[in-house]
Formats: sequence, structure tokens, C-alpha cells
Amino acid sequence: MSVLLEARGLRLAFGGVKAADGIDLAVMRGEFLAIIGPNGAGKTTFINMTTGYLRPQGGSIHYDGEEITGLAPRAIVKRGIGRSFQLPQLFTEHTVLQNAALAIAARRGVWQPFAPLLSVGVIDEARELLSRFGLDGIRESRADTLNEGARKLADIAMAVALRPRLLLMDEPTSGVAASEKMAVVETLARVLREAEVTAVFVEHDMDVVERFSDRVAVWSQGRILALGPPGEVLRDPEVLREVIGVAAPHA
Ligand SMILES: Nc1ncnc2c1ncn2[C@@H]1O[C@H](COP(=O)(O)OP(=O)(O)OP(=O)(O)O)[C@@H](O)[C@H]1O
Repeated sequence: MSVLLEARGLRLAFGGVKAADGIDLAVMRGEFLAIIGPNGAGKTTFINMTTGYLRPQGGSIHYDGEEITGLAPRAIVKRGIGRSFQLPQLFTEHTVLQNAALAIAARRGVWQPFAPLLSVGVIDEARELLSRFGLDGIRESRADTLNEGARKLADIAMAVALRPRLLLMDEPTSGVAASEKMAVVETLARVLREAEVTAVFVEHDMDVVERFSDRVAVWSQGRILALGPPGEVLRDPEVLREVIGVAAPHA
């Protein structure tokens, strides 16, 4: 597997708070990498720097062999890096199908507000996209009527509509009912694997991390405390104590 994204020595402080204090991380093509860590550890800051929402004060980011440090979000999206936010960014008064169509139209460079909704090609693609996410049944529902699991999937479908090769997701399961969580992540993982999208996701649910990540990066105070397969990292006594907040089992 080759490296798709590489961060080297990333630094960013807000006043006295070191949100990134020398982040070195290589994301391999095709992997699902989970980021875990306590509140305020700098997980979202890493996503923001990688997607152009924040400019690092030091270090560099390379994507597919080219430097992207400090590029604007739009230039980064164009290169194939997508993101989803902790709170879904849907147009709430539009239907799920219209939301998907707007994202597809944006990728195709159509910006007139209603043109995308009239184009048969865009609508067909939007239907096909939603079907991949198992959302056919709620295509005509307004985005503000969806439950959280469907809202998260619809939101990620919009990010996938832009055809990223790397997708960074900030807490894709936050707010999703415990009973729905695994089904949501299963759908998500299937769609991303089929589309050969590499994924980096911030996650607080350790069952999700264990089941869906190839590797886990543990963030703590702007640094990476541990990195490796979930089977090792989630049993590391320091990670258990510092990050997950439970005592290590006695040997
Ligand atoms: N734009 C900003 N201005 C000032 N401080 C910020 C800004 N963004 C983040 N911070 C601070 O940087 C630190 C890291 O924040 P960040 O949101 O990256 O953490 P996080 O690990 O994603 O936390 P959470 O799990 O709560 O989302 C925090 O102390 C936060 O208050």
C-alpha cells in the first residue's frame, strides 16, 4: 500500500493552546483510519488543516505526492479530498434527492439554483447515489424530517457525490441512536470500499473503531500518542488510561 496523505510536523496554536504540536501521520491508500482522543485533543483541527479550513503555522501536508499545505478548501476538494462535518450540512428545506442533485451539479460546475433539479442526468445520478446508501425510501423526504442516522448518511452521500479519493469524516456516528449506529457505519463502509475511497474518521465509539478501522491514531494534547491496528492500540494500557478513561485490566 502506498501513502496517499502525509502530514509532517504540523503545528498550530490558538493563543497558548497547542491544538497541533508536531503531527506526523501517513494515511495509506485504501485504508480506514480512525482518530480517537479526548475533547480538545486537536482531532478536528487536524481535519481542518488537511481540508484547508485552517492554515498550519508549521509543517507540511502532501496529498498524492503534491504539497497542499495552506491551499483553499475549494482547491483541496478539486484534488479529491472530501469532508463531512460533525453537524450535517444539508439544505434542510430541500428533499434528500434535491440535496444529492445539488452536490452532483456542483461537481459538474452547474451553479444556477434550480438548473440541477431539471437536469435528467443529474437526477439519475442522484438516484443512483442514494440507492448505494440505501436511502431510496426517503428520497422525497425533506432533510429536516430525517432521523439522525439517515441525516448523517445523506450528508456523507453529498460528500461522496464530489467523488473524493480521500474522505475525512468528523464523528460520522455522533447523535445516531445506539441501535442504528452499526447499520449506519456498515452502509458507509460498504459504499466507501466499493468506490475505493480512503477514509479518515474521528470516532468516540470504540466498538465502531474496533470493527471498522484498519488502524487507529490516538490524539492527546495536539500529539499522536499511539498509532496501529485497533486490536493493539485499544488494549494499550496508556491509551486505556489517558484516552478511553478506563483502568487497564490486570494481566
Ligand atoms: N478556531 C479556534 N479558535 C480558538 N481555539 C480553537 C479553535 N479551534 C480549536 N480550538 C482549540 O484547540 C483545541 C483543539 O480543538 P479541536 O476542536 O481540534 O479538538 P477535538 O479533539 O476535535 O475535540 P472534540 O472531540 O471536542 O471535537 C481546543 O482547546 C479548542 O478549544
